[in-house]
Amino acid sequence: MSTKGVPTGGSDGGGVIVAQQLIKDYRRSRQRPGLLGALRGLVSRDVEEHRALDRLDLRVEPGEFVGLLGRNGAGKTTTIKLCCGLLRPSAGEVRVLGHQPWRREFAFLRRIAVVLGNKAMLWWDVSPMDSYLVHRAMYDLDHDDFARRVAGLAELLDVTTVLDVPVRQLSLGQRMKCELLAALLHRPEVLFLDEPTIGLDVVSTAAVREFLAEVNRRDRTTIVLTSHDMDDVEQLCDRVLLVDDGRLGYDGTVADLVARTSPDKELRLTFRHPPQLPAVWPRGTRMVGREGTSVELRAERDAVPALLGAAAGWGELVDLDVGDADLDQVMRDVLAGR
Ligand SMILES: Nc1ncnc2c1ncn2[C@@H]1O[C@H](COP(=O)(O)OP(=O)(O)OP(=O)(O)O)[C@@H](O)[C@H]1O
Repeated sequence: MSTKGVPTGGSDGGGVIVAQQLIKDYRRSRQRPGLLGALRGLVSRDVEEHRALDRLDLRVEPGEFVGLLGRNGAGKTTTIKLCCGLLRPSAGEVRVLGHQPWRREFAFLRRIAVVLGNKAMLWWDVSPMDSYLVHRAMYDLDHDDFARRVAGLAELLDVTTVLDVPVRQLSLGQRMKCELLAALLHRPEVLFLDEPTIGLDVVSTAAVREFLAEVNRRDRTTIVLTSHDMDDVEQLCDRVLLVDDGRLGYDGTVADLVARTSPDKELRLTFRHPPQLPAVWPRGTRMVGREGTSVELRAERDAVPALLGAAAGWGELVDLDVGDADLDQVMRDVLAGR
């Protein structure tokens, strides 16, 4: 069943993206260390297979905003590249809007868009508008509709005044906004984003987030994003998929993920002298690190007041830092089933 304005998922039972037992192996060359190794490498290289995705299953429904999370090297970018056809699976199956992405059929490509942090769509030496005109020709967009679309998106993204400035003269934030505009010109049904807010200042980050939420809400565009920024994920995503060593480690709502992890606080206590730590930790507390006269603890939210009371007896406290667990810690906890 399809709701008005909501893209249909093709022949995969309504799923826009359906991956089953997806495997991606890369061939990686290894070079021995030193000059001799470098010289040998000119003639022959040791090649090894590296499994980046290991029987990954995932499913995304029409109009969802999904966050793909995971540690560095977990396989997030590989997943995105497989979904938009930049890579071909080694085994298993992925279908997007009913297409096999790696075939790169035009009928498929005009229904999706991808913004990869390290791969620009805009040409460096010309203005964004010049690149958009090439997109217009490539996708055979109606002239009036194109002009309205550029104007509307530029206003939403607050880049109207820079559309005629060479890309190389734009700030990082302006460039990312102009990249997003380019990606959305042909009204893709699915948008893949790899770290869309990386390196942006708080103002640009907020603007990009607001824009993406609006595109998802207004056009019902299905969006899959990777991010290391928990705020991106919390503010935008209905659901998160955690990739761990090429497998799906967690699939659930952000609220559920937060509920499972937010009870914990991270504390860093620094003493003037090496502290006399207790043999038995106060209830709900555990040590996660120790360095010099500092000790790092994780404690359940309710246990923090009693912990701070107890810490006064371990030595002379000179500094205290209390915060929420960072995303890596959250992921480790979820994957460890804590
Ligand atoms: N072109 C390639 N050739 C060989 N190995 C690769 C290639 N691209 C990625 N890999 C390896 O595959 C694994 C997954 O990489 P991928 O880029 O998908 O991870 P990621 O989750 O996106 O990481 P990050 O958060 O650092 O961007 C890593 O171990 C990486 O070294």
